[in-house]
Amino acid sequence: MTNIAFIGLGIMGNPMAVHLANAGHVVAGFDRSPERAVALVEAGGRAAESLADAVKGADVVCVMVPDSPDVEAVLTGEEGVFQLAETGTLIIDFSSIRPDVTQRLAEQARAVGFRLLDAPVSGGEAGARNAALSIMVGGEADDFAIAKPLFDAVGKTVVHVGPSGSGQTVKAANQLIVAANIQAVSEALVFLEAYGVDTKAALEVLGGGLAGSAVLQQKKENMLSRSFQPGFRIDLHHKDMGIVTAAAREAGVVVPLGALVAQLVASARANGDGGLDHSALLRGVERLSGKDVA
Ligand SMILES: NC(=O)c1ccc[n+]([C@@H]2O[C@H](COP(=O)([O-])OP(=O)(O)OC[C@H]3O[C@@H](n4cnc5c(N)ncnc54)[C@H](O)[C@@H]3O)[C@@H](O)[C@H]2O)c1
Repeated sequence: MTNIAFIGLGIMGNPMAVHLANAGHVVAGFDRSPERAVALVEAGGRAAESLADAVKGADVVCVMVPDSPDVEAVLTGEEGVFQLAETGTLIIDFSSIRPDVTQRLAEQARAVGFRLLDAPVSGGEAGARNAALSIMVGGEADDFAIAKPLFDAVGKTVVHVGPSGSGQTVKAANQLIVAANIQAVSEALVFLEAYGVDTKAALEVLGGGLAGSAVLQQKKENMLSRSFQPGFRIDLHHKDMGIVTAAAREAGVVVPLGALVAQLVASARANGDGGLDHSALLRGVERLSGKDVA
C-alpha cells in the first residue's frame, strides 16, 4: 500500500486515480476543478483541497496535466511539489510533454532531493478506463522497479524504455503514428463513401487485415456516427505534433508525414475543431473534398 498524491483528474487522470484507489492504495487527488475528484472519492480516495494538502504524507506524487508548462508549474511553482512534498518522494509524470523539459525537470528534481520518472501513456480514454494503458517509462531502473506495481494497476503494457526523457521520446513517436493513422482511416472512409460502399462492413473487414489498428478499432464508431466528443482533444494532439516536429528537427531527422499531419491537425484547430476528439481529423478530409461539415 502506497500513499499517493494524484495531481490532474481530467479525462485520463480521473480513471487512473480511481484504479489506484481500487488497488488498495491511499490516494489523495487534486485538480483545479474540484468536481473532478467525485469518482475518486466514490472509490475510497480523498479530494484534496490544494496541492499542499494532496502531497502531505505522500510517498509518490503522480502528475497528469496537459502540457509542459503545466507540469513545470505543478513541480517547480512557488506552491509546487518541489517546495511542498517531502524530500525523497518519487514523482511519476504521466503527462505527455517535451522530452527536453522532462530531462531538465529530472535534473532539477535530483538537485533538490526528489526522483522523477517520465511515464506517458497511450491507449486513450478507453485504455485508462479499462486499466489497459501502454506506459513508456524513462528514468532510473531502481525507481521504475518501485513504481511498477502502480503502473500495473493502470496499464497492461509497461516498459522501461531508457533514461530520463526516453518515455517522452517514445510517446512523441506514438503520437506521430496515431495521427497519421487517423488521417489515413479518415481518407479511406471518405473515399469509400464516395463509392457508396457500406462503410460499417468495410471498416469491419479492413480491421481484420493488415489495415487493422487500435485507431481503427477504437475510433471507427466516432467516425461512422460523426460524434467527436473527446476522448483525446485535437488541441492536445496539436501540442504533441509540435513536440514531434521540434524534436525531429533537433535530431536532424526528416519526418515528412509527421510534418504534413501536424499541418492537418493545425488546420483542424484553425477551423474551430480543437475541442473535438482527434478522430475529427475526418472533418478536415471532408472539407478538403468540398463536403459540407456541420
Ligand atoms: N485524453 C487522452 O486520450 C490521452 C491519452 C494519452 C495521453 N494523454 C495525455 O495526458 C495528459 C492529460 O490529458 P487529459 O486528456 O486527461 O487532459 P484533461 O484536460 O482532460 O485533464 C487535465 C486535467 O489537469 C488539470 N490541471 C491542469 N493544471 C493543473 C494544476 N496546475 N493543478 C491541478 N490540476 C491541473 C485540469 O484541470 C484537468 O482536469 C496530456 O498530456 C495528454 O496529452 C491524453
